[in-house]
Amino acid sequence: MISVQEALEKIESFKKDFGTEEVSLSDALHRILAEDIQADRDFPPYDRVTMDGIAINVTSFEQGRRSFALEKIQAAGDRVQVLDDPHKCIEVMTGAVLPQSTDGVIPYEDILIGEGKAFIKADTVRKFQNVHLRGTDSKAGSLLIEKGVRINASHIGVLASTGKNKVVVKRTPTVAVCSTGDELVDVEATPEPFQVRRSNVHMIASALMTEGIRAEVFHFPDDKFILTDGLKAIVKQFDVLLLSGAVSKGKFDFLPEVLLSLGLNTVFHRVAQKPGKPILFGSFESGKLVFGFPGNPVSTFVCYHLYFRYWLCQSLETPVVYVPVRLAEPVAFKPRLSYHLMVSLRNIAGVLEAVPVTGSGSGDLTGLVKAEGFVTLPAEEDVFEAGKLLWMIPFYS
Ligand SMILES: Nc1nc2c(c(=O)[nH]1)N[C@H]1C(S)=C(S)[C@@H](COP(=O)(O)OP(=O)(O)OC[C@H]3O[C@@H](n4cnc5c(N)ncnc54)[C@H](O)[C@@H]3O)O[C@H]1N2
Ligand code: MOO
Repeated sequence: MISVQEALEKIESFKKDFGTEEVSLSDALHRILAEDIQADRDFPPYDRVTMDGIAINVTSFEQGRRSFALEKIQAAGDRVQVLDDPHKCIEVMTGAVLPQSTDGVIPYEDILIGEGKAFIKADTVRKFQNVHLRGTDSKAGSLLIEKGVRINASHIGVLASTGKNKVVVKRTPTVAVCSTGDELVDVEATPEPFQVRRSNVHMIASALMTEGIRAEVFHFPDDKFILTDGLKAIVKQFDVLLLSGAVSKGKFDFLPEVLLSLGLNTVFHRVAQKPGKPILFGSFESGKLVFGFPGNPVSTFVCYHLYFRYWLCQSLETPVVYVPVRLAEPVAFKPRLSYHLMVSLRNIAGVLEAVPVTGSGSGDLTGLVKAEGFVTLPAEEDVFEAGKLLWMIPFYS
């Protein structure tokens, strides 16, 4: 049986570049940006008024004038207007262009308006106060977002403001998520007392959506022939198969045998870890990959994050997120296995502490929602002291 580290190294050797593609802005969230984004114009693109009020020629104020006749209004979205007389003022709205021949904005709170005039109550007015000067954030042509980042909502904002309704991103693999097992029924179904609803595939398909991957979901009964035919078709269609269940030693755990008959080269089957020991990983000659996650929900979820996500991040050349944490309380684990311990986080004076979430094992799906991620306790040690520094793999990200 190989170690977690050895399994990760083997998986890494199967990383693959899937190229790039252009997607619409609305589909770009969570994808890896594959082009540098430059400012198409200055940011802001004009001297932008930042307070509702009046714009004046500040020199008039400095020369002692406090009362300014209201000449006109400059609304946001209007073409730039010109102040014709420095003894007058223009009412301006936030987001408007600063009118020509004005160089300062006084908010309504600091003026009194009556009889067509604005009287300034403020003692001082600085040049260009309440004005966001053109190009102060970024100059046209400057680099705003470097390629390689995972696109988040703020990136979407910048992409939108630079007119990118199409974005070049790294292509992601096509993924099929399959469950197996006669005890599993649809989410909508009312299970018999000896059945459970399929949850793993929905959990994994949702996790994939945070990678910008829309997977297709399949289910197979514990029937060797149906499984063989079904998987044969799926392997042709998808780059990666994520399978949940049927990889351990049960009489109906047909997956290893069926995959072998379809020509899978099994890279490893079983890793010295808990949960997730029966995991299977292999490749077809075509380069298509199979991750066979053990069916217990916590095993499937941990193995997805630890192994599939690692492979995906390597393939997309994006870093895997690990969160440094300190173990909140001592933990003992004797078996010579790496132990993936579910944890929740608490912040103690700026230090993130990982509090063990003790459920009833890898079948405890309801306990999983209390965990924010997991830490891997190395196989070589039995006792882990409180305060030990560990790296948590988060379930968000
Ligand atoms: N003799 C041995 N028995 C078992 C071993 C072993 O080494 N020797 N390993 C145990 C471990 S560890 C695990 S984990 C499980 C994994 O078994 P399988 O991958 O074959 O998974 P199944 O038997 O099909 O299912 C296990 C469990 O999970 C439930 N399940 C499966 N798929 C789903 C799904 N899509 N949604 C919800 N729940 C699912 C299933 O009903 C079972 O209760 O084997 C141990 N046994
Ligand atoms: O993978 Mo298993 O979860 O150790 O029961």
